[in-house]
Amino acid sequence: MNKAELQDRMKVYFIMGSTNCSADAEEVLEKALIGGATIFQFREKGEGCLEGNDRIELAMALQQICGRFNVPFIINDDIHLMKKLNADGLHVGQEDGDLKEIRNAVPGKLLGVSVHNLNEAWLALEIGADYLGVGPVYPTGTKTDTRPVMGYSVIRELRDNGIDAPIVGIGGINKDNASGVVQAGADGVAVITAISNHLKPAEAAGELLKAVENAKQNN
Ligand SMILES: Nc1nc(C(F)(F)F)ncc1COP(=O)(O)OP(=O)(O)O
Ligand SMILES: [Mg+2]
Repeated sequence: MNKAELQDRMKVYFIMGSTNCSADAEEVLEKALIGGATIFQFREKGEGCLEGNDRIELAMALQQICGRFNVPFIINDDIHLMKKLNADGLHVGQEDGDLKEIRNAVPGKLLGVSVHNLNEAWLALEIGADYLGVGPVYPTGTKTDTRPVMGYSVIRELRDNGIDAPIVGIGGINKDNASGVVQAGADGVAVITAISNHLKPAEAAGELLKAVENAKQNN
């Protein structure tokens, strides 16, 4: 996938695990993809998350749904699970291991890295990250161990310093505040709750896509 295609895939980056939705995870994902989510990350993490075979089986079921929609299926943190499922890519943060080693361990796969400042961004791109997750842009209840809320400042700073890699903003984003993230320079928005906890996940995904595409047109 070339950079332009990947930037396009960043528009509505849905992230979910079984603990993020009250409804059936497979149904929620199917509806999110019907509604227009452009890429999916399996993030089975935190209190009460699935483990062992249950976790693998859910990952496989969600991977199969992504396959039907031809949407990239990304695994969060777990390089072994990514390899086991031959997923499309892996997303890691600053504390998930040595980035260069991880890059070398997943040749030809999409590698996303969470970054929180310009230095982390340069280092991630230097080792070969394909896209950057920047945040938390707004306060979020989903991830308890986040770095300080940063608003648009770091996204803006990366673009002002000539970083033109695919960037997705993350953290507390919804249809009402998504446009500001794109206007600050992100190629799209990553969300969990705004879709996973919505009564109509397809509608939620569609509204986010519309907000992102409108903001891109006005950029
Ligand atoms: N999971 C993520 N996905 C993205 C993406 F770019 F894909 F939107 N950006 C940032 C994160 C956060 O990644 P990390 O800092 O390792 O925390 P956790 O493993 O708890 O998610
Ligand atoms: Mg992580």
